Amino acid sequence: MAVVLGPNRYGKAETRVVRVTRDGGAHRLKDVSVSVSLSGAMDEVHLTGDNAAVLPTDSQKNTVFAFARRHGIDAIEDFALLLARHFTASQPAVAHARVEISEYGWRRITGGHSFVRDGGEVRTALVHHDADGTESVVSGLTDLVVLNSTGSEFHGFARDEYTTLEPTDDRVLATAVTARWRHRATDAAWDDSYAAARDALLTAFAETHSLSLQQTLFQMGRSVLDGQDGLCEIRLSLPNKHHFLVDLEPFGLDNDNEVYFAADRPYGLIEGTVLTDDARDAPSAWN
Ligand SMILES: O=c1[nH]c(=O)c2[nH]c(=O)[nH]c2[nH]1
Repeated sequence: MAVVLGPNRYGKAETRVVRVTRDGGAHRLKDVSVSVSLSGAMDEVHLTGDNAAVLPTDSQKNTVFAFARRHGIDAIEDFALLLARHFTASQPAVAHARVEISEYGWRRITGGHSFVRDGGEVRTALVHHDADGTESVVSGLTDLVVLNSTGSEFHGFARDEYTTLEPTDDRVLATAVTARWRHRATDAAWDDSYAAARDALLTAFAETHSLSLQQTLFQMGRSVLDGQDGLCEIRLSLPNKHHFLVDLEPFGLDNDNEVYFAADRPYGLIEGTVLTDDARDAPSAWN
């Protein structure tokens, strides 16, 4: 009985591309995950290790970024067709290309360059009640994903022998907000309070010209507390969802803050508490 090679395919999965189109002050955002899978005359690579027919998955990823710059991304069906046709046309060994794209929707917050991701957040509540009548209420949300396509800088930071990060005066700033806020009383208008806090978080994120995510964190926390006398403390956890500008120079393309690689990990994690100066300590409320 002989052992033979069965069906096979290969490609770069989940290339995360964010394409910003800058029509003056009003930016447009396209956020996609592209998975390419090629198949065809690939027997030799499996059987003998001859890679002559293998277009590296790294090249496939580069093609996705370069096409995003060169052609833009409109309907994902069109972008997928463009890529699939390209790989079969340019690679003699490739008989079939499978391209699958997922698109993440974004909604404008305010101004021209601030967005909140569709279908996002989860509202949370945490209550403690002691038999003696002592109560606390902490409200919050998780996974409120927001992005500013400009209006964010990061420079002037400490450097050591391991520092390679380049300072920037224009970057994408994106985070998935986890926030919890403590109420002074246990009889608030909860839905109105939640809506106001969510709105304050979004507006502060959009309207803060950011010098760091830490600075944005404080502005967001302050804005929630300023808007509601009934709140005395807010705790924020903000992952810095890094968007790296893709170097397209090897392909003869410039990249004037238009095509980004959206990395999922590692990420900076910026956490902090903002409170009113009369807030009494209540560590048990957060347990
Ligand atoms: O807003 C930022 N804060 C940081 O502390 C940091 N560190 C880093 O590498 N990038 C950033 N960005």
